[in-house]
Amino acid sequence: MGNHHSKKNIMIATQENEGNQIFFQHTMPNNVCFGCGHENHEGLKIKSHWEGDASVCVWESQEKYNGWKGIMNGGIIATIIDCHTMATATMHAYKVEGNRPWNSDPEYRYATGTLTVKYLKPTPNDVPVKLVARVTEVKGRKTVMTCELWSNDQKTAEADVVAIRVYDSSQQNGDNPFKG
Ligand SMILES: CCCCCCCC(=O)SCCNC(=O)CCNC(=O)[C@H](O)C(C)(C)COP(=O)(O)OP(=O)(O)OC[C@H]1O[C@@H](n2cnc3c(N)ncnc32)[C@H](O)[C@@H]1OP(=O)(O)O
Repeated sequence: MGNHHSKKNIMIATQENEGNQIFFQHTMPNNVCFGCGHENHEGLKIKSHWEGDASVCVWESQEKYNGWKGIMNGGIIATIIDCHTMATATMHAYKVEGNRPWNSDPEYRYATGTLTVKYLKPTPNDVPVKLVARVTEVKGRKTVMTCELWSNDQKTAEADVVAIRVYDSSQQNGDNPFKG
């Protein structure tokens, strides 16, 4: 990803930044993920950023993501939590290494190991939701996080998440299914 092509994409992505806000996903070229890939035009296109030690994502749903009428679908909730926390684990890894840029070497990639969601209240599907994630532990290849989902001023879900570093360009030998 640190090639000429991806640097061009990063420049394009930077132009998408709103005001001075730098969103994690806008620094991730070639990301085709359903939840967070800005190159997946059928996807949810979440955007995450740091607010101090917490990472925050504000996301506006659509009617097609209903569960019961007017209530956000639980799988969609899990998806946005999944993607927001994987992006958080990724950016946290670069942050603790001197806040080095995402496109510097080595490149790290993370995948969801465990995602446990507790649905506390129905989440209205017609107002924006806010996700707030925090890294609670980094141990070896594991990043452990909590994530809250807020609708208006009500917490409607909370999750415990474990991300695993599944790719490290400095350690890479042979094929890696997460490098595609
Ligand atoms: C920017 C982000 C963009 C994209 C975000 C997309 C997010 C996704 O949807 S990723 C797709 C969904 N997830 C997957 O496909 C993952 C499938 N699972 C796997 O590939 C493997 O089970 C994998 C890589 C997670 C772990 O396997 P492996 O590398 O062999 O782990 P292993 O060496 O046994 O364990 C390493 C550590 O992780 C822990 N661990 C392993 N698996 C898990 C797990 N599933 N949950 C929690 N912890 C785990 C182990 O306990 C160990 O911890 P410790 O060092 O403390 O003993």
